Amino acid sequence: MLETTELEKRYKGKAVVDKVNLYLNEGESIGLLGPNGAGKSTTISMISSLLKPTSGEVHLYGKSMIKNPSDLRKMIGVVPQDIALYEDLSAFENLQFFGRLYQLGGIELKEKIEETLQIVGLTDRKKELVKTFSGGMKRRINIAAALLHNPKLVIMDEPTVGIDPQSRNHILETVRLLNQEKGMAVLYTSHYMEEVEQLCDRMYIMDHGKVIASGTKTELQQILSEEDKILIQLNAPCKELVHELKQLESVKELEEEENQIKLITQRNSGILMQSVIAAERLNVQIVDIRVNSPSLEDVFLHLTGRTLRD
Ligand SMILES: Nc1ncnc2c1ncn2[C@@H]1O[C@H](COP(=O)(O)OP(=O)(O)OP(=O)(O)O)[C@@H](O)[C@H]1O
Repeated sequence: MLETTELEKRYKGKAVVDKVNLYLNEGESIGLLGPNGAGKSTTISMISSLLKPTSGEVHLYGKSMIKNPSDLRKMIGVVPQDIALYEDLSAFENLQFFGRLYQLGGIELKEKIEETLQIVGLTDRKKELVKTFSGGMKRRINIAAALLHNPKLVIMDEPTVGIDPQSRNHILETVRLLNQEKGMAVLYTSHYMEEVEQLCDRMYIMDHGKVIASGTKTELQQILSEEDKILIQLNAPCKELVHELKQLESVKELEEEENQIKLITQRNSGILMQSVIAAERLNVQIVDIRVNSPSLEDVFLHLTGRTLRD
């Protein structure tokens, strides 16, 4: 239903979104994952026709979003990062205001407001002024506002940033409900790997304006399928052991933190045995040793050399 082709935004000649190609099928949920400044908000602003691309195209149901913005925008519900609500109006009144922007009115609007309040779990607070709400509750009202006109696709820009855990859970549950039970397509941006992993069928990993990898969780993990992630817990820090392990050809990455050594090694490299022998010789005790499959966080680290929260 949605496709971007070589989508690009440049500021002063510098590409902040660099030839991004992505697609979203009907009823699917995709995640745009990347650290701050990766270009996620700029990408979705162009997709939702709030920002004009420098070049490239966005198609929704085969029609150019750039050439037909007002027609196509009606099919999209956008939940921006910034909360834009009237503090001195109640939750219900705020939704009435947003509904009217979509030319909704009368009983139809009233029913839609009740339905969306129910979805975001704020029915019992509808008469209260928004200024009395927590940041998370305000964001939930923003989500309700984006749903009033029955969009086919909802786009959310980091909806869980800086909010209380209860609202966060509520938002994640709302996204799951909209996508899995109501069949709405979802484009979700986040720098929390676990959220995208939980909610999205596929993901696009962005860094410095470019999509550097995409696919399902399993497909992305296969990037590291030739590797093991090993965690060695010692009874005391041991610089010599760290030094020895770093020298081994099969060790691709090594991080140490107090008594712990984390390694990324070639699969079945024999490192476990080598570590045990070296530890014994250096008179340090291994109290625990674990081999894990790489996580998506590891995939990101591998691709960019940084963690998502760097
Ligand atoms: N109007 C602008 N003029 C110049 N540079 C901009 C403008 N808007 C965004 N940028 C730059 O574009 C880059 C991408 O920003 P964007 O907000 O899209 O990133 P993001 O991945 O959404 O990050 P965040 O999570 O911080 O919102 C950043 O380096 C930002 O400083």
